[in-house]
Amino acid sequence: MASALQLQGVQGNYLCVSVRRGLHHCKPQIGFAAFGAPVCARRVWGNRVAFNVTTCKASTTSDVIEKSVTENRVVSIEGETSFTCVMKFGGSSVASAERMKEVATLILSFPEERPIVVLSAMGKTTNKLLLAGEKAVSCGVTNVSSIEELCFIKDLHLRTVDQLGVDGSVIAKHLEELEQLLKGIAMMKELTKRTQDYLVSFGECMSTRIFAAYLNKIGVKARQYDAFEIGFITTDDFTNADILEATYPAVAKRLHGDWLSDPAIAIVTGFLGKAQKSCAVTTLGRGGSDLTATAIGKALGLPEIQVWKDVDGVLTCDPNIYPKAEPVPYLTFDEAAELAYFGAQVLHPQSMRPARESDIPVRVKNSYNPKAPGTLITKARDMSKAVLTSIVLKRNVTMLDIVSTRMLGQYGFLAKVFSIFEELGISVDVVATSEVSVSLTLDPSKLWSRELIQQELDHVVEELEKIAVVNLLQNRSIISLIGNVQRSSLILEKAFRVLRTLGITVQMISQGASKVSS
Ligand SMILES: Nc1ncnc2c1ncn2[C@@H]1O[C@H](COP(=O)(O)OP(=O)(O)O)[C@@H](O)[C@H]1O
Ligand SMILES: N[C@@H](CC(=O)OP(=O)(O)O)C(=O)O
Repeated sequence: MASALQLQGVQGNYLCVSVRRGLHHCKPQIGFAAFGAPVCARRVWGNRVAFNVTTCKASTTSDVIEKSVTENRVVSIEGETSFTCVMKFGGSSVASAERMKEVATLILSFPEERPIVVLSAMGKTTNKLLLAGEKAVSCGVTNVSSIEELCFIKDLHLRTVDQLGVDGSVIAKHLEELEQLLKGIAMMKELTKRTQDYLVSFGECMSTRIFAAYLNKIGVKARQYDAFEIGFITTDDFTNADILEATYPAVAKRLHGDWLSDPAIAIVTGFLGKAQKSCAVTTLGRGGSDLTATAIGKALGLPEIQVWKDVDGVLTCDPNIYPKAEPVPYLTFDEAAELAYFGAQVLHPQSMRPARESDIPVRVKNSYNPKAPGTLITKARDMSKAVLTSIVLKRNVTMLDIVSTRMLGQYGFLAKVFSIFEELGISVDVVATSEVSVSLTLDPSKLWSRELIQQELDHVVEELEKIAVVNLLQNRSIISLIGNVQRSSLILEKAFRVLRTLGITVQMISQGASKVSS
């Protein structure tokens, strides 16, 4: 089958092309002679290659494009794009004026990059906004102005604006509206999920405005964007919305179009979207700015997605549990997704999806220690030396033992069990089955944000008891071992020896179909 080159765009002196064979992307095996070699390839990632067009014999990039077209190898020309990567900075990276200055310096220390910057809310602003909302429900309208968390948020943002020397008007309207909103909540004595999403959106809307204003102040042209205004279309699942496919072309068109007409570093709010049906502001679940970053990477087909945190990359385990945890230099998308899904706070559970779909490497770096190599997440890695990569602990897990005496030789039992969960809209985490029973765990936070309340649990048990004997076990923990499945016996042998020494009884064990975790 003939292979085809897809021009990704000209980035400065670099020409980016992707290679396809039929419908499938493949590794570039480009004879650079076609472009008037010698050409020094600069980066090869996935199915794409970028090379320095200044070293081509072709005198201009348009010559290169024309030559490619006449040789009938370019399937489509996507046009020029000048963004070279996404850089996401989490709340811990932009917690104060000082931190924002350091992040600006960090961005500028990569002069060859023209980044799209995704920011989270400053420090713990999201938590404080949620608390302020809860307090507003019962504190009475007249007491809203003195809610401790509101005062903290105002103080932090006004102080930051002041210390960075930017105009306070960039956030004045938002602070005023935030207080109005809390008064509205106090009046209604109700905080719906929809209002909650609107409430927390103030965090990202303010951090990005302050940071963009600061970059402009120091002479770096920057443009602020609210994700819900530039095409981040989501489901209407407030507090835990999913990004819809329509997002990718819309976001690419807007960011790319703006760059072409007036180049500026883009500063985008993480975590936020716009509900497809209601058009209200949504959030992507706690930690959702990681997902914003990978979605932008996919939308623009960028060579790299950088996620800057306050740790030296993805670590072997949670450093809050074991302070000697060490950075993991390489991970696959599957490993990172498992790790995040099973509770490692470091990455949003869904954030690997867009990166994996478009095969864009994700680099997890430390904004407090930029020299540390961090973690590189790619489609595949050398597993020959890998044994156990990472351990994740998830607490407060609810477990159900469902026993049917009629299961032996029966068909349809598991289907019935799972249809009950489907009807109730409850996600199941880990499953283990035997001839006569099925054990499963339920995510306490239904993918990160939604609380599985007691009433819902009682309802599940009630429904299941119609077909089986059910035993509900609460406050359990899941230990996930992310490792090389070829060595699973060795990993499990060691793990069980430790568990026995500590007198811990294992109630359930399961090896995921993705074959990277047990
Ligand atoms: N396996 C792990 N690797 C790295 N960090 C972890 C891990 N498990 C838990 N963490 C915690 O995740 C934090 C980083 O995630 P997060 O707070 O979401 O960062 P940010 O706000 O910068 O996006 C770290 O400070 C660390 O305490
Ligand atoms: N501010 C949001 C979104 C986010 O991604 O934050 P962080 O990057 O700090 O985890 C939250 O706290 O959930």
